[in-house]
Amino acid sequence: MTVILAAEPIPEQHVEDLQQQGLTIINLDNVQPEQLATIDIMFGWNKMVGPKILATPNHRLKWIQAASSGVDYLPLATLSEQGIIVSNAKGMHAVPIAQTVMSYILYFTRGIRQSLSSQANKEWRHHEIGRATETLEHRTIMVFGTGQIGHQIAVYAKALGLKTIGINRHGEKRDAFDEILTDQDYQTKLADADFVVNMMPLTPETENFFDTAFFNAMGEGHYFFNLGRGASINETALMAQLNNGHLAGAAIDVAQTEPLPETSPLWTTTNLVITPHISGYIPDIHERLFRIFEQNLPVFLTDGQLAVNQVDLSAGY
Ligand SMILES: NC(=O)c1ccc[n+]([C@@H]2O[C@H](COP(=O)([O-])OP(=O)(O)OC[C@H]3O[C@@H](n4cnc5c(N)ncnc54)[C@H](O)[C@@H]3O)[C@@H](O)[C@H]2O)c1
Ligand SMILES: O=C(O)[C@H](O)COP(=O)(O)O
Repeated sequence: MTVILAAEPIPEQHVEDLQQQGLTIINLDNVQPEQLATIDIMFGWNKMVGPKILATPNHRLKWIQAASSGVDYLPLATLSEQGIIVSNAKGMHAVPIAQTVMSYILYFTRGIRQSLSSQANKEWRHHEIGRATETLEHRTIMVFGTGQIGHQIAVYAKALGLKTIGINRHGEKRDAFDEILTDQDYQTKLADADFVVNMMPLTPETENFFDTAFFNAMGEGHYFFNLGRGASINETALMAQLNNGHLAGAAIDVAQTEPLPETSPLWTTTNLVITPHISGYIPDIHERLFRIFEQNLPVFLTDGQLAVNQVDLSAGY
């Protein structure tokens, strides 16, 4: 008997199918301590129950289908030691996140930011705001992380006339990028990148990657967007660059501490847009996650392997 712990909702229409295949589903809210040793698969992770399963002697957990693309919050070393495989949700967030990045770019360049503040004061600042608008042809976007999301950002960016530079670990070519550099040699083009986007997973290499030296090396009046993970950027350094005007604007969808505390100075930083980790949201998120899971399930049941989205536990993504 194979037992699935549903730590994320399994859409109702699929529950019966799974049961007909002989699978047992336990919902997180109903799981009893004596059942922890019986669970084979976790659909989603839960930070209270997951570690208890890993600490249960002779537990049977073999596969975790994470509900997110980033898996930095999982105990990756323990999972690797215990021979547990992990698949992530990569792919399903690419379109909404890439569209969110385009909305940040257009907000800053098409006078929307200034129009909203002028609207709040009931002022019709036609000439002043109009003259401050910019268009995007011949501007450059540099995207750190050319995976599912980074590539989709480049697709949309090219449609808006931007030159696209992608950064990945080994310099692998990707269609929508005009140029690819690595995390070791991006510095040659950084000052020319009007828009810099972080779309890398959080790993030991990418933690605190975007620091004071990085922001200093960006061009005057350029823009920085973080939709990867909060811990990849030094938030104090970013605030300093916005406050001193070196950067013209920034947007963050993720923060080192989430929810962002009421006392955080980020809330009131000049020219900083904060979206509350919503860029990847899609209305049918549970159905999309299930579609990834159901591609893996038959392969897992047959030979204990996965068909798609397997995480390299040593790389962390
Ligand atoms: N804001 C959100 O709601 C949200 C949603 C989904 C994903 N994310 C974040 O975005 C990340 C990327 O998601 P994805 O689906 O595109 O993943 P992906 O695995 O498809 O792509 C990851 C990319 O990062 C690159 N990379 C990894 N380490 C690197 C390094 N040290 N230097 C340069 N490049 C490096 C890889 O080469 C790859 O191109 C996730 O890990 C997650 O942290 C955020
Ligand atoms: O990595 C992701 O898929 C998104 O950031 C969503 O992650 P979360 O579900 O852990 O917030």
